Amino acid sequence: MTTLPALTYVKGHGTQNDFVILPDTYAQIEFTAELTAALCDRQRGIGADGVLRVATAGALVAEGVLDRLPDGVSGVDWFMDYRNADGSIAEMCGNGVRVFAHFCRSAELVDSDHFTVGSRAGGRPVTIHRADGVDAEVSVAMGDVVLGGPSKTAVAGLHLVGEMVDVGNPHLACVVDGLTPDALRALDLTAAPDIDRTAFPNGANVELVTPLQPSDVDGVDFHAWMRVYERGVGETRSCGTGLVAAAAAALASVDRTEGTVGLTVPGGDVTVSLADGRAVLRGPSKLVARGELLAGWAD
Ligand SMILES: N[C@@H](CCC[C@H](N)C(=O)O)C(=O)O
Repeated sequence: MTTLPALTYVKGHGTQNDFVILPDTYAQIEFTAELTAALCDRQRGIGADGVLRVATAGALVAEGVLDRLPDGVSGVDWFMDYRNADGSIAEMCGNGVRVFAHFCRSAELVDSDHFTVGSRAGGRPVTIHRADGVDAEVSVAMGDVVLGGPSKTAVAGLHLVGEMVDVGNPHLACVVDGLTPDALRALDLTAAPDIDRTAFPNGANVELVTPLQPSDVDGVDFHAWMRVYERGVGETRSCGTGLVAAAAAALASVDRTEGTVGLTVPGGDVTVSLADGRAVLRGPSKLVARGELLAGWAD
């Protein structure tokens, strides 16, 4: 690994799905899988579920990190160059977009509460409902949510059939009949789920979801609880794209394609609204710390 210069970082999370945010406007950091894994390591690095490099989309194309601008992304947009804790690259990260947008707003990289965040899955328009230097509430237009039919998995000692859901990245959302929030909490999610590699040649994030219950919150139709085992990470306390997949699969299980679902994960609460095959994810973001990675720390 080439010796890195000192770098400023910010640590943040969205419902406790946590990220190291690395501002790198001109995409000058040589971002290897080893560097990401070291940064995310909770003993030898900062510790996180993933890394969000903050660069302009144009700079990432100029530096060869991206082959081209994804749909809906322009060269001047801020691009969330997302990496999983194991160093793999994923197309999208729903919690990451909220935290990324919050960072961009609080660092004054943008001067509006409405802007587009670039991702490998395409442009993701965001709305910042409120923000200060620490806390924010952000909605993300998550784009198309495509149901792909049933697929089997063995996870947490259960043999389940879930719904394949494409939210820009791949998910298997398993709505488990009769699963209570307490029983969900008690499951052992330490081992990676077995999934059908023909259906998911690039792997998948696997969600365990309780059946929908009616919600007593104004404007919210249903409520459900979810846990997730993320591709490239392991169990995390939340996954934004997974929450969208879970809401879509849970609505489909009651023969609905539209509606607003409140969801609770170990790290907090979000809301997902589905209409016309597209989703909006709304939830919190917290910026926790700003620091400096010392030159040579990763050698
Ligand atoms: N935690 C993220 C999803 C991150 C990517 C995922 N692990 C994958 O490999 O697809 C989210 O909030 O959506």
